[in-house]
Amino acid sequence: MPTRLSANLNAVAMLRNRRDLPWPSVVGIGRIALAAGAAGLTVHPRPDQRHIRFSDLADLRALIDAEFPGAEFNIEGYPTPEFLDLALSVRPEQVTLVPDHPSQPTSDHGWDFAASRDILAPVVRRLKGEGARVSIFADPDPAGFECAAELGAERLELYTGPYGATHGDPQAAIRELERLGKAGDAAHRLGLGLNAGHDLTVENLPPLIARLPFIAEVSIGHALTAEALEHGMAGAVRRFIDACA
Ligand SMILES: CC(=O)[C@@H](O)[C@H](O)COP(=O)(O)O
Ligand SMILES: NCC(=O)COP(=O)(O)O
Repeated sequence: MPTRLSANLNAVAMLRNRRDLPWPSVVGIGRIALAAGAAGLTVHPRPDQRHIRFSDLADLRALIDAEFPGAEFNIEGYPTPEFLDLALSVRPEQVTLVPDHPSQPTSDHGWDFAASRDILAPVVRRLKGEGARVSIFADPDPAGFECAAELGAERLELYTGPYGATHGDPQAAIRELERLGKAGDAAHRLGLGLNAGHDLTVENLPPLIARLPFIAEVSIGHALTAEALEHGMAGAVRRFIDACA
């Protein structure tokens, strides 16, 4: 099964929110991405709605249901009661749990599984009980993976930010890639499905897929949007699908 691309629309929403205008349309760009071959859409509705607005979720669900019934909706966020209610209100195929504080400028670490077990256990039960696949954002450190498996998560999303940060430093990239490789192998041995994301690009994605060909899904937003400014969103999606091959 080839690695699927989920188009993250956060950056499109950030551009939309610069003015009190409805363009660029998050739904319109999501439609282009799905029509170009993205397997799904990802959003990270943060509490301050700095980019994705809570109202975007129902609009994107309606798009998928009406025009792309086989596509998946992946919603990321910290599992507050408000986030869980919002996410589950649109019947997502997947929810990715991310340990972000509201003040964080972006996601920059995975869960401390042992310390967060009491937070995560009831959340995983509720999400799975309502039909969502659960993916948990994880640093590439196998120490907590057995705990993640015991929690019942179907997948881990490997945080690839440090790998993305090695651009221009090939030796560092090799080191980070091997760290990701060992972590991915460990998750695979535990029977955990594997997603990956954060600062992936058309350049750094092929070596990651070659090292971890069983990655089920990569969710990509920042570099996808940057590529879209140059190649259009359809062209950017195709470039990333080629990079996943
Ligand atoms: C969890 C993760 O690494 C990203 O998916 C996240 O969505 C990035 O959030 P921002 O787009 O707000 O930086
Ligand atoms: N989970 C990663 C994601 O959805 C997008 O991250 P990025 O490509 O915007 O860094």
